[in-house]
Amino acid sequence: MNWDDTDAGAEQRLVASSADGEDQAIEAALRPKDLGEFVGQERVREQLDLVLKAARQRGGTADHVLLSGAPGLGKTTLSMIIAAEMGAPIRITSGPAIQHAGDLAAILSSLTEGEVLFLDEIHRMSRPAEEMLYMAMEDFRVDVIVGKGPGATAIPLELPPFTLVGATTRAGLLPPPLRDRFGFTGHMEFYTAPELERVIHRSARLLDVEIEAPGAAEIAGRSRGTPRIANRLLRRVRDYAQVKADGMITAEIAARALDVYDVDGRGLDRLDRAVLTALLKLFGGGPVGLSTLAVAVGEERETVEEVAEPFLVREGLLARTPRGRVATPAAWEHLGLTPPGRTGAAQTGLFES
Ligand SMILES: Nc1ncnc2c1ncn2[C@@H]1O[C@H](COP(=O)(O)OP(=O)(O)OP(=O)(O)O)[C@@H](O)[C@H]1O
Ligand SMILES: [Mg+2]
Repeated sequence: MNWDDTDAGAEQRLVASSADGEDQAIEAALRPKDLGEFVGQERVREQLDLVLKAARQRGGTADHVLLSGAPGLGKTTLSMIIAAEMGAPIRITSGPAIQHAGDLAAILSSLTEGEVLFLDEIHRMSRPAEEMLYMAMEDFRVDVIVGKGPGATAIPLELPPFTLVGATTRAGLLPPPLRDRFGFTGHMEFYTAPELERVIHRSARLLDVEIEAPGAAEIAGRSRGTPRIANRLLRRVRDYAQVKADGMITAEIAARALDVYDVDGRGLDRLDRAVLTALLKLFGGGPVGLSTLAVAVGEERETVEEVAEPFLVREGLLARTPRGRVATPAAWEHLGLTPPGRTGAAQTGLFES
C-alpha cells in the first residue's frame, strides 16, 4: 500500500489532502467561480474583496497576492476567482516548472496588461528566478542577460503591470524579501464542519446527487477540515448509495459507506488508526520513540511521521514530546479503550506525573 500523501496514483489514500488524477478532472467542475460562491474563509474573502474592488474602482491592476495554507483548502480556486473578479486572463505556472531565470523571463515578457500570473508552489522556485521576480514584482521590469562571461550585458525589459498570485503550503519557507513584496497575504484555515456541509451540498447539486442534511453532516465530520477531501468522500458515498441503496445519501448510508472505505467518524483512516492503536495497546499510550512505533505498525519512519502524525497531532490525539510520542486522553476515548491503571470513564489528569 502506498501511503504517500504527495504521490498520485490509484492507491492513494482516500483522506490524502493532495489531489490525484480523478480529483484534478472533477475539481475543475466543482470549483466556485466567484467570491460569492466561495465557502468559508470569511476574513480572507472579505479582505480580498476590498483589495479587488478598490483596484477595479481605480481602473488599475490588483496588488500581488500571496495565498498560504494546507493542500486542498482552495488556493488554486481563489487564484482563479481573483482573475475572474478582475475580468483578467490568468496564466498558470509553478515554482518547480521554473528551472531557470530565462523560463521566468519568457513568461513575464509575454504577459498582457492586468493579467494574473498564478505561481503555484512558489516556495520551490530556483534562486535566480526568485531574484528576477523581486524586480518584476516591484518595478515591472526584468533584466535579460544576453551573452556569457565578461561580454554579458543586461538588457532591461519593461513589463506591463500584472498581478502575481503566489500559492504556498509552506509560507515559512519563503524568503522575507519575497514575502514582503506581496501587497496582500491570505492565510487559509481549515474549514469548520458547517462550512464543509455547505461545500458538500453545493457539490452534490453540481454532481446531481441527492443528499439529506444529516448525510452531508456525516461526510463533513470525516473530511479533516478540507474541501478537497469532502468532495472526494462525497463521490465515494455517492457510489455506495447508488449500488447499495436508492441513490439518496442519508446519514446512515454515508456512515456505512465511509466505514467500508475505512474512514472513521473523525476522519482517521486505517494507517492513522494503526499508529494510534499500537501506541495505546503496545506501549500503554507512550512515550515511545518514533522508530519503535514505526516498526510496530510495519511502516517507514517517514510514513508515520509525515503522513499519519500531522493530522493526529492536529486532532489532539497524539503529542510529540522530547521523550517520544504520547497519546492524549482523547486518543483512548476515540478508540474506546481504557488507559492502564484506570477504570471507568474518568480519564482526566492522565499525564500528571
Ligand atoms: N471555499 C471553497 N468552497 C467550495 N469549494 C472549495 C473551496 N475551497 C476548495 N474547494 C474545492 O476543493 C478543491 C480543491 O481546492 P484547490 O485546488 O483550490 O486547493 P489548493 O489549496 O490549491 O490545494 P493544493 O495545495 O493541493 O494545490 C476544489 O476543486 C474546490 O472544488
Ligand atoms: Mg492548488
